[in-house]
Amino acid sequence: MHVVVNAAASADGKLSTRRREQVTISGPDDFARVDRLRAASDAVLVGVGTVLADDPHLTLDDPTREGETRGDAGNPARVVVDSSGRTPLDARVLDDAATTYVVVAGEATADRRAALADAGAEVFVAGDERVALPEALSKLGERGVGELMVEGGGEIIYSLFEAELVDELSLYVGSLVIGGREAPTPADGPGFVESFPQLSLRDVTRVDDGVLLQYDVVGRSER
Ligand SMILES: NC(=O)C1=CN([C@@H]2O[C@H](COP(=O)(O)OP(=O)(O)OC[C@H]3O[C@@H](n4cnc5c(N)ncnc54)[C@H](O)[C@@H]3O)[C@@H](O)[C@H]2O)C=CC1
Ligand SMILES: Nc1nc(O)c(N)c(N[C@@H]2O[C@H](COP(=O)(O)O)[C@@H](O)[C@H]2O)n1
Repeated sequence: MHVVVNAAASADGKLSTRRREQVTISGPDDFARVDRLRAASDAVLVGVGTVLADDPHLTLDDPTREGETRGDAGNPARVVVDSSGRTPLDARVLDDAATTYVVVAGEATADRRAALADAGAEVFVAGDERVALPEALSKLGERGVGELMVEGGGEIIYSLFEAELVDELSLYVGSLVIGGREAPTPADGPGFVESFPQLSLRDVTRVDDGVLLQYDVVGRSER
């Protein structure tokens, strides 16, 4: 599986506000690029924190792009990493616009799993107390996901780097300051202290009034 992380940060490195409310950081050209990246992906993955904060839909904005790169019809699948099954039953990702996988851990109750399935999700388990990401991605691979796009947030991106599962990072840096020591950043979690994932800068492009930084993760391409 090939894993691309995409995020938009302010010039001071924040994904959203300290209230965890969504901020429009990208401009129209960057949103169009994100849409093309979604169209080229078999699935788009977020953590449940992003679902709770943003209630995203994760479908293609431009329906003419549906499957244009994947060679099939429709939107990419949607994936929510959600250990205890906290995804609201009326979340937009659970509508019928695309297949939605909710990956839970063993701690999710049978009632909650059944409720999510009734609401439209395909629920599967990876891990015991918290979703085990290597197992989750392996199970997505069994379901035909070869190209995976990750759209945040900071906790899930950190965990994917920690598990050495990221191949590429696309970071759009917008021209605004959000601030706030509690505001999410592109890699939150406990943080690295001794050994740091190393990136190789492949491209720098001016997009809208910001900069798109495209990195390869060092060491991943040889695996
Ligand atoms: N500017 C941007 O590009 C984006 C911004 N955001 C912002 O990010 C914030 C949400 O980010 P986060 O709170 O960090 O939530 P998140 O979306 O990273 O989800 C984290 C949650 O996933 C669950 N989880 C299960 N297994 C996990 C594992 N192995 N590792 C990590 N998490 C696991 C946990 O409940 C955890 O709290 C919101 O404020 C949203 O607006 C989100 C996506 C993109
Ligand atoms: N690329 C990008 N730029 C921004 O400025 C953003 N705020 C985000 N946020 C992400 O987009 C998701 C919304 O998806 P839908 O439009 O509802 O399909 C949101 O949840 C973040 O993942 N991204």
